[in-house]
Amino acid sequence: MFADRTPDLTTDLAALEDQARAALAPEALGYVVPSAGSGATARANREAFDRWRIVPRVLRSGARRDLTCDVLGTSMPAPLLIAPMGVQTLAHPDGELATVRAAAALGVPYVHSTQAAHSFEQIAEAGGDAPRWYQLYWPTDREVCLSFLERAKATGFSTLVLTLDTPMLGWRPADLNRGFLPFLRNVGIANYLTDPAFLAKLDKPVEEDPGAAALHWAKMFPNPGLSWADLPFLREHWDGPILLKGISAAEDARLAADHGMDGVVVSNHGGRQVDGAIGALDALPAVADAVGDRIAVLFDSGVRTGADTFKALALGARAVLLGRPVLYGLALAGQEGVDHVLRCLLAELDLTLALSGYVSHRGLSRESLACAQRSAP
Ligand SMILES: Cc1cc2nc3c(=O)[nH]c(=O)nc-3n(C[C@H](O)[C@H](O)[C@H](O)COP(=O)(O)O)c2cc1C
Ligand SMILES: CCCCC(=O)C(=O)O
Repeated sequence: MFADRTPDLTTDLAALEDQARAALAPEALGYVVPSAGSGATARANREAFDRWRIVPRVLRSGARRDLTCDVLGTSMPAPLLIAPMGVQTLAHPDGELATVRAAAALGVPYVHSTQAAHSFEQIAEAGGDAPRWYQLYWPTDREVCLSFLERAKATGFSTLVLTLDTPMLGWRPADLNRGFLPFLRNVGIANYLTDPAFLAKLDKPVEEDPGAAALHWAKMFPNPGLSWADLPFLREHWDGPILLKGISAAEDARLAADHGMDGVVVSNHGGRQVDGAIGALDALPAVADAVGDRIAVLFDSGVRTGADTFKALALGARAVLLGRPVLYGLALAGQEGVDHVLRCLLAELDLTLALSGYVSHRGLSRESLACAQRSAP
């Protein structure tokens, strides 16, 4: 499955998915690539990018460009982060370790998923001093939640991303048909299996009864009871910036700002949760209008190219999170593959800015784009 080879990776990141399909085992393929239900949301994500077109400008002295930026106190070489994605060992045995190493080498912030196949401590060791954020899936057990926050702080994660579009898993036919859920095999619950508060609740050591550990995780992962009233608890126990991820409605973004959050990530989880949801890029302008001057607005879902990144930034995102393409690079060539994906995206973004007449993403606005009409069916 993970042949020892250095494949010729395409520089067309949108086409990388096709290359990666061949490198992924069937179960991994069924988990990573597909979306919820009929796939309507994932299609809407891509259609929204196709509808917006860049309007290039000329003769604007663009010889020197600067993509660097600061988002909520984190410096980055470009407005780009790696989206939190769990269970990365499904793509490659090195999993998140390869991803964080590639990210660290370039200074691109890595966002560590609660559902990672490697623990906070392993990621901190592999990632060194490079910027790292932590994505929280808030478990129903508050002791375990607090323990996660403490470990994230102790291991150098600066910023918290609370994901809210996954109070339980969406209807994902590719997984349901295969009956495959990695977590029930204790894959993707490394943060739990190394957590003292979690381990203390098990009747037997994990080695003696791994199934019981997985079931215990399964009891505390779905947390549909969370509400806005719970946010002060998080604010009280996390000193750094907090962003809410999985926001599509402008009103939710306003509520996030009203509740003292530092930012939102406009995202529909890459179409993996609600089938038939609004395309993420279609949701972005209203959110940016509602709160863009109060809190940081970040974006993910459907970003595949430098031009896509340009469009999201022009529509009000302060930075963009890259999702599946990272896993495709990882599946094809481990750390080298992730490095390839990040470098391609950064280079293509720089080139798109240059060719469109911008020296920095800071000059982008809605004027940089035009909305193309849908062609008649
Ligand atoms: C395999 C996989 C695992 C994911 N795991 C998480 C996760 O643990 N936490 C989270 O907040 N989002 C998770 N996501 C969603 C991503 O953070 C991001 O929102 C999404 O991948 C963006 O869409 P894109 O892949 O189409 O670019 C996951 C996505 C994939 C593909
Ligand atoms: C239990 C959460 C699973 C990780 C995730 O967010 C995803 O598969 O989309």
